[in-house]
Amino acid sequence: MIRAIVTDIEGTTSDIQFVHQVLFPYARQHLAAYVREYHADENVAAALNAVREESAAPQASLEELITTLTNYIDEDRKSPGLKALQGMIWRAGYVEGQFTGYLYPDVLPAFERWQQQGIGLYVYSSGSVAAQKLLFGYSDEGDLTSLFSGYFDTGVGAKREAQSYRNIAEKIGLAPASLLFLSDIHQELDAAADAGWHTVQLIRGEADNASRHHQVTDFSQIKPESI
Ligand SMILES: CSCCC(=O)C(=O)COP(=O)(O)O
Ligand SMILES: [Mg+2]
Repeated sequence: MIRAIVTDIEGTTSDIQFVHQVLFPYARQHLAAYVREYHADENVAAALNAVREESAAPQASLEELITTLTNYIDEDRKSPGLKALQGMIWRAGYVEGQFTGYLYPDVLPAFERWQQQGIGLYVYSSGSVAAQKLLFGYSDEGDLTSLFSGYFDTGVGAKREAQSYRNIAEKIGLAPASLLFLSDIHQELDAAADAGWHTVQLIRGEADNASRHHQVTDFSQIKPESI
């Protein structure tokens, strides 16, 4: 019996185009000014030091870090330091109403149905927990953060590693066999399945014929009671 559902964001609850054509360009545009202005802030400094470590450049200057971070955005690198900074930069965009968090129209009705069934809802994304809360807090459909019992980012591990899903199961306090992970990326689902989770793959666009996971095209087709 499924007792909790953990969902990916990009390509699962939200269109990849929203992330790549709205969020990433906004962060890219504001990155340099943000880093120059706030580099002494404790959280910004920690993120910059994480990038220094990740890029094996412990003495990197602010300008060198800005170049590295811009390259990371362009290559869609799931860098924890970059993801932390993106979350901080996006806050202004959401608060000022420059954009709202896009959700596919089938997502909210399914979340509400599953919550009524007593199923716990969680998020696991490469985007930072702060960025996840912004997307759902300033969504097209209003503030949805109360739907979720918890959020996970790469602080628990990378999304393609089975150990990350064992860590999440332990934090949620449920057996892997009672957990369902939703994602568009079959390598993430492989890792979850290797950790003993149930999996469903969202196919929002192109087919994925290399996948071994049950596939659906939207959330209305997911019936946790039948798993
Ligand atoms: C929290 S919204 C931004 C998502 C993001 O930054 C990203 O890299 C997408 O990662 P996901 O794990 O949701 O595919
Ligand atoms: Mg995804």
